[in-house]
Amino acid sequence: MLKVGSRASTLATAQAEQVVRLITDAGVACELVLFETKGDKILDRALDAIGDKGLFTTELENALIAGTIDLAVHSLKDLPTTLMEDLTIGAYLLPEDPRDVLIAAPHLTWETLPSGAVIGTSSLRRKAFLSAMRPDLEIVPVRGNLQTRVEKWKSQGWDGLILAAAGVHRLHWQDMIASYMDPWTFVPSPGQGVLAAEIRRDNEPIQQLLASLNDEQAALRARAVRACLAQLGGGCQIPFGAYAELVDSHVLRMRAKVGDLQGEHILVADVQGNVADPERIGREAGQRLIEQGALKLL
Ligand SMILES: NCc1[nH]cc(CCC(=O)O)c1CC(=O)O
Repeated sequence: MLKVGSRASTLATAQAEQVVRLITDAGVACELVLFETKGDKILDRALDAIGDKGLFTTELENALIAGTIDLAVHSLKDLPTTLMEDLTIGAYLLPEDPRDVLIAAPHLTWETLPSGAVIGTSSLRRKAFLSAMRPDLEIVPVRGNLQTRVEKWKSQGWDGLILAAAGVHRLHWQDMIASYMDPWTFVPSPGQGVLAAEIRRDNEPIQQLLASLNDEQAALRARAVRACLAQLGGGCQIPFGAYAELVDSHVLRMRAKVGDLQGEHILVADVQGNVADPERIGREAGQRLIEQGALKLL
C-alpha cells in the first residue's frame, strides 16, 4: 500500500484525493496520510512575517525522509525551489487554472469595484500588484485556509478577496468569482494551480509510476517559472509573480514581475525561448530582473 501524504486542510485533502484517484486508476493501491504543518498552525501573522521557507511542506518532507510516507502532494507554489536533500519532484500533476480571481458580491466585478473598496489578501505579491493597478483600494490582511478567508470576507463586510482560481475551482465555489485576473498583468505565483508529487530520489518504482502520470506541458511551464524564482533567491516571501505559456510545441514564453509593496516600482522581464531548456528561460528572466534592480526592491 502506497502512503500518500498531504496537509489536512479541505483544499489540500481534495487535491490529494484527486492524486490518489490518478494513482489508483493506474493500478496501484494507496492510502492518504494527513499532516498539520507550521503554516496551518500559525494563523495570526502574514507568511512573510513568519519568514522561513517550506512552511507548508517541511513536515511532509520529514515524513518522506523517515519513510512514513512514499509520496507527498503539495501545491507547487508552496514548495520551495530547493528541496531537502534526497528528495525530488516525481511529477507535475493535474494543472488547474493558473490565474488569480476576485471574490466579491454578485453585482461587483474588477472593473466596477468602487474607489476605497476593501480587499482582503496577505500575499505580498497580490498586495503589490493590486496597489500598482488600483492605488485607490484598501488592502487588509487575511490569513488561514480558504474557508476561514471566505468567512472573514463575509463577516467583516469587506468588498472582496483575491484567491487562486485553482483552489476556488477545486472546492466548487465558482459562483463566488466576480472576475478572473489577466495572468500577464496580475502575474500569478510561480506554479500556481499545479500539484507536485514529491518523492525520495532512490524510490525508483514510484519514480517510474509518476513519470507515466506527469503532465508534460505543466512540467515545462513550471520548470521555467521556478528557475526564475530560484535565480532571485526562492521562497514565497517576496512580491514576485511568474507565468509561462507554450507559444507552439517548440517555444515557451514567460513573464516575471517584481514590485515593491506600495506598487510604486514594478519591474517586468519577458523572455521567449526553446522549450528544450525551460530553466534557461527562467534564469534569463530572473537575470533581467536583477539587472533592473530587483534585488534592491526585495
Ligand atoms: N498560499 C496558500 C495556497 N496554496 C495553494 C493555494 C491554491 C491552489 C494553488 O494555487 O495551486 C492557496 C490558496 C490561495 O493562494 O488562494
